[in-house]
Amino acid sequence: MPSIRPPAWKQTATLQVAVKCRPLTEAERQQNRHIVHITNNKGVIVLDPDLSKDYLDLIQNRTKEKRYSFDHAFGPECTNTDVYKCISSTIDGVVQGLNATVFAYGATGSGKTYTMVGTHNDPGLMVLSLHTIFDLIKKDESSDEFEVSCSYLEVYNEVFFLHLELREDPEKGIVVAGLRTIKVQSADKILELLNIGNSRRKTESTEANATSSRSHAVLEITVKRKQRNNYRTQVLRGKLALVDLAGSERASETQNAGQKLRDGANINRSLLALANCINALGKQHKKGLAYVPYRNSKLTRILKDGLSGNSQTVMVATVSPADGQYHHTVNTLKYADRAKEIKTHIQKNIGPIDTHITDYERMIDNLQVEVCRLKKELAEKESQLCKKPAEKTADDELSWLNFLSRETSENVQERINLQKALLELEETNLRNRIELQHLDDAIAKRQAVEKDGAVVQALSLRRQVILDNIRDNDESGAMRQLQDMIEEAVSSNGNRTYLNILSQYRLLGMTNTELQFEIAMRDQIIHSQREAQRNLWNMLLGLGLDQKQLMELAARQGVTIEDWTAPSVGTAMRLPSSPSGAFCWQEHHTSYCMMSQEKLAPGRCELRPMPRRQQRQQQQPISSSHPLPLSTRVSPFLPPLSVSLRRSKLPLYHAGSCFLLPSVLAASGGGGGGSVTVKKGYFNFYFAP
Ligand SMILES: Nc1ncnc2c1ncn2[C@@H]1O[C@H](COP(=O)(O)OP(=O)(O)OP(=O)(O)O)[C@@H](O)[C@H]1O
Repeated sequence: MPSIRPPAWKQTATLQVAVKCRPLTEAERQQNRHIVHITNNKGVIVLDPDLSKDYLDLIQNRTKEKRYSFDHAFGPECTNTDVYKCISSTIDGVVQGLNATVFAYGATGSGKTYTMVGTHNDPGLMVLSLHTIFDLIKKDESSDEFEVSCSYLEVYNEVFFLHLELREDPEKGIVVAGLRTIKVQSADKILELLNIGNSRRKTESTEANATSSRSHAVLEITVKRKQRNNYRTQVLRGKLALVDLAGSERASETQNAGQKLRDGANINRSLLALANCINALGKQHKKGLAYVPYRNSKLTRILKDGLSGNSQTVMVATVSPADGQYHHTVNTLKYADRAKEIKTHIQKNIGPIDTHITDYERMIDNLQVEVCRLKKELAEKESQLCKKPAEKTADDELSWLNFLSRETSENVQERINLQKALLELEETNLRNRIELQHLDDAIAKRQAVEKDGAVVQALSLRRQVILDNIRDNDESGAMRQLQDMIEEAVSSNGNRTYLNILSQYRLLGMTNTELQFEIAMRDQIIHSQREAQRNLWNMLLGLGLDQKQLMELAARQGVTIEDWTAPSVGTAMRLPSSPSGAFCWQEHHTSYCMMSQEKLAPGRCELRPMPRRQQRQQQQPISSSHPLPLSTRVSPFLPPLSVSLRRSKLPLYHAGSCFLLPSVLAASGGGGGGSVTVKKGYFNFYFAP
C-alpha cells in the first residue's frame, strides 16, 4: 500500500549540554583535592591540579585552569532530579511523536551510570524519564491510543552483546535487526527489565571505579500514539534513547597507558569514534560541511539520529572533581564544549497516513465479512423453510421479520458511512488538486525572480508531496473500492430476497390449505354419493326389480348407470324428504358446488361456484360470463340417481335469473332421468319430490 506523507515540518535544535560534577568518593577524599567549581548553574572552572605553580605562571596565564560555559552545570550537591528538571521538556516531546536522545559522556568513574540509572534514593534519568512518559500518558485526556515498547541493548567491545545487525530503516531510522522489543504497561515493568539488564552488564573493577561498565548500554523507549477521528488514523511515533556509555580507563590501561590518556584519543574505539563525530559535527557548524564518520563504530551509528538527525538531544557530561582526574575532566569538557555547536533537525514522526486507506480497507473487509455472514444466514433460513415450512410458527416469523428490519436499517447505515468515506476521499483529492494548482502558480512566479532558490525548492518539494498523495489515492483505488462496496451493499441486500421467499412461502401455505379443504369437501361428497347410491339400489331392489329390469329402465330414460354395484341385500331403504347436501363437478380445476338452501321451496337447489378463498364465506352464484361446458356430467345424490346431462330436448325454463330444469325424478316418474343442454349462466334445479 503506498503511503501518503504529510508535509515535512522541521525545526532546528541545538544539542543541549549539561555538565554534572559528582562528589569526591570516600577513597578520593583521602588523597585528592576538589578542583572543579560550578558557577551560576552554567559555568565550570577546573583548577590547575599543580599547586606548585608560582605567581609568575599564574599572571603569565601559564596556569592549566580552565573555564567553560554550558547550558546547565550541576555541582556535587545536585541530585539526579535536579538534572532531570532541566531536560524534562525534551522528554515530554516523545509523547508527541518527537525523538529524543540523552547520553552520558565522561571518563570512567565520573558518574555516568549513577546519572543514568541512579539509586533508590536518587533515581537516575532513565527512571525519571520513564515515569514522566507514563504520567503524561495517564494524564492525557484525548481519546488517543498509546503503546509503549522498550529495548535494552548492550554494545561491548564493538560487538552487540546479542550479536545483532544494525540496519537503516527509512521510516524508523537506525534499527538493530533482531533486537527484542517488549510492550510495557508501566514504568515499573521497564525498571524491572532495566535492573535485570544492568545487572548483567559487563563490569570490572578499575582504579577509578570499583564497578566500571565495560559496555555501552542503550535503553530505547518507543511511544506509539494513535490519533483517530471518524475515518483517519494518524500514528505518531516518538523514540527516546537513553545511553550510558562505557568507561574508558581499562581500554587506556591495556593500550598505550598514559600517553593517549592525555589527548583523549586513548578511549576505546566506540568512544574514539564518538569523539570524532562530535569533532566533525562541531566543525560542520563552524566551517560548513565536513564528513562525519558515523559508520566507524556501532555506537556512533546508534547515536546518529541523536547527534545530527531527527532528535532533540541532551549530552550529560559527567566529571569527577578529583585533581587526579584532571586530564579526563578537561578532555570530557573539551568535547562537551564542542558538542554545544551540534545542530539537529527535529520533526514529528507522523506515521504514513495510508492508515486512512488501511482503515477503509478494514471497514470494507468487515463489511464483506458481514455480507458473507448475512448470506450464509439467509441460505440457512431458506433451507429451513424448504425442509419444514409447516413447523414455522407465526411468532418465529415475526421475530425473524423484526430481525430483518433491524438488519436492513443497519445495512442502510453502512451504506451511509461508506458514502461519507467516499465523499471525504473525494474532498481530499479536490483539495490536493487545488493546492497543486496554487503551487504551480507560485513556483512559476518565484522562478521568474530566482531560478532554483530555496523557496522554489521548498515549493517543488511540497508539490511532489501533493503529487504523491494524488497518485497514491489513484493507485490505491480506494474510491473505486468504496464505490464497489456501496454497490455491493445495495445489490447484495439478502434481506429483500428473503422477504420475497417468505411471502411466496406464505402464499403457497394458503394455497395448500385451500387444496386440503377442497380435498376434504370432495371426500365428503364422494362418501355422500356412495351412501345415496346404496339407498337407491335398496329402494329399487325393494320394489322387486332385478338388475336386467333396472338396466332397461335406465336405458329407456337415457340414463347411464355409472357404478353398477348392487348393495348388499337387507340394507335399509330410505328416501330423503328434501334435497340436501352438495354436489360438484370439476371444470378446469375450478370447483362448483350445489348447496342446499333451507329457505328454498322443497327440492330446490342452487348451483353456486366455490371460490378458493371464500369457501367459508358466503357463496356467489355463477355469473353469466362463466360458461358451463356443454356436456357436463353431474351426479346429484338427490334424487338418488346418477344422470348425465347431455344435449337433450328437455326444455329449460327461464325463470328470472335462473334456468329451471324439470325435475329429473318427476320426469322419470320415479326413476327417470334426462339429458339437457346447459348453455351458460345461472341455473337452478328444481326437484319435485
Ligand atoms: N552524584 C553522585 N553522588 C554520589 N555518588 C556518586 C555520584 N555520581 C557517582 N557516584 C559514585 O561514583 C562512583 C562511580 O560512578 P559510576 O559507576 O556511575 O561511574 P561511571 O562513569 O559509570 O563509570 P564507568 O564508566 O567506569 O562505568 C560510584 O561509586 C558512584 O556511586
